Amino acid sequence: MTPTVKAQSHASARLPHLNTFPKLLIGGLLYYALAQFGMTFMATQPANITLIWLSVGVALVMYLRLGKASAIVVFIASFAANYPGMQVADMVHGVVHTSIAALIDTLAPWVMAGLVKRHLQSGLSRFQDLVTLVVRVYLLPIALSVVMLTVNLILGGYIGSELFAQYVLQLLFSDILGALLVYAFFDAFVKQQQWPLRQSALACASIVLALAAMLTAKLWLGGFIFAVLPCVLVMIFVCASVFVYSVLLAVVAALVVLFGHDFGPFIQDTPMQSLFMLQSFIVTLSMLTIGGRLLQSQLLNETDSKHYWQHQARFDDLTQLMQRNAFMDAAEHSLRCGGLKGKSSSIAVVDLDLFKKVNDRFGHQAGDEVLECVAYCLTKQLREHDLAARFGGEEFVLLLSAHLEQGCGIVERIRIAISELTFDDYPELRVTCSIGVTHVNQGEDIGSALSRADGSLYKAKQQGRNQVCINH
Ligand SMILES: Nc1nc2c(ncn2[C@@H]2O[C@H](COP(=O)(O)OP(=O)(O)OP(=O)(O)O)[C@@H](O)[C@H]2O)c(=O)[nH]1
Repeated sequence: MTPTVKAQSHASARLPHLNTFPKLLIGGLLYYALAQFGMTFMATQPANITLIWLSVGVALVMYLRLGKASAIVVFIASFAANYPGMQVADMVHGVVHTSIAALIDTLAPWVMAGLVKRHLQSGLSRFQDLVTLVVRVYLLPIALSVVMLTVNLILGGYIGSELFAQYVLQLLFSDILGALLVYAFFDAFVKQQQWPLRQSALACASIVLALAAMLTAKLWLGGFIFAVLPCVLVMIFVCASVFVYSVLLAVVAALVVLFGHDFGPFIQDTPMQSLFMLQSFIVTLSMLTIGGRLLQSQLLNETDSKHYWQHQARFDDLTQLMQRNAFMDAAEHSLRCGGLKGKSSSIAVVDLDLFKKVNDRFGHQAGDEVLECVAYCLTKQLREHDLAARFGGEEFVLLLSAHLEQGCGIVERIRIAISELTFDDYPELRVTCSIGVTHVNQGEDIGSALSRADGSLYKAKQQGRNQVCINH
């Protein structure tokens, strides 16, 4: 037997949108089904407590997704699930105490949903979120609700007052675990954008291995149960969260069901000790798995964002060409020990002519489009070992695996290609460029070759633009 729900009807509550009715119905049925499943397969002696109350997680998710209208459904589902176990000869007595239990079951997840919205707006994404979920969201509402539920059961004469502490402790574990497992799965499920189907085979293999470990533990050595840990933990590193939590749910449910059949190393001298052993193991397994998975996701996100910012710092956002620092590093490396080592090479500086006028006449967006097309023109001319970069504004630099004469031919082709560029949205727009080019001497610092190419560019501008100037 377990906590239940109650209907709350605010006079001011708005009617739910029609589309939510089927969802409310499905939520209510799921609540009831999981409650039945728990009471049938996961309830253990001596107190007939359901070891994992998954329904509390369903109610929490219903409040988060479907709002306050869930309250009436949760109440009815909880009442229906609990009444058979709480009915007594005096029907009014049974209805009153079941209703109180159902009311408590309705209110606790409602409060939890409010706290989730307040403290975990983006759900579970970091390891700290697990601590927040358990300590700031679950602990207080669940503790209060299980105390009230237990008092209700004692006052109703269903259990003796000597069982108070035991009931409170076990219901606390049961509700926290249920809410944790369902919410973690739900959070991962809604965040899963694409179903990594290849991983489902791995997830199935993990379930099979975990079940095999349990079976071996049951038939042979109880200690084999601990082999489920690596089965679940390995998934943390290779599978999406939604698979990890699905496997965790399956393993935990199987553990509890098997335990009901005197299974494993959890059976101790007294039923109380046995329950405590099992619950400790399940809590540890769940916390480790969910915490480990969150830590892994956090690390992956941080690595992704580190790569992103490194890329942003080294590559130009508009043209996707290297920026100055990245180019200087790459050029030095290529000349010293890479593809250009010992080969003739040239360096060219390409600068668009009177680009300010393009912006002034056609707008900044047109200017951006020109820069993108010019970058495309440049990269089209590149061969293996060549490098291209945008040094800022409308200035580009090329390192060519070519001696000066070849290099001049390449940049002349580039100059012509740029002058022939046309733009669909701006039919009158034309651009030209000036280019300074020079050779790179063996062992020469790339900076000094660049200065000479810059000098030639300056000359090209001075001589009237739209031309290539060479520094021999
Ligand atoms: N649209 C656009 N314009 C840019 C960008 N970066 C720099 N510019 C513009 O490029 C122009 C460069 O102007 P100037 O340095 O005076 O050179 P110019 O007009 O090309 O003249 P010359 O180089 O002497 O031929 C400025 O108007 C900048 O605002 C960019 O990313 N997008």
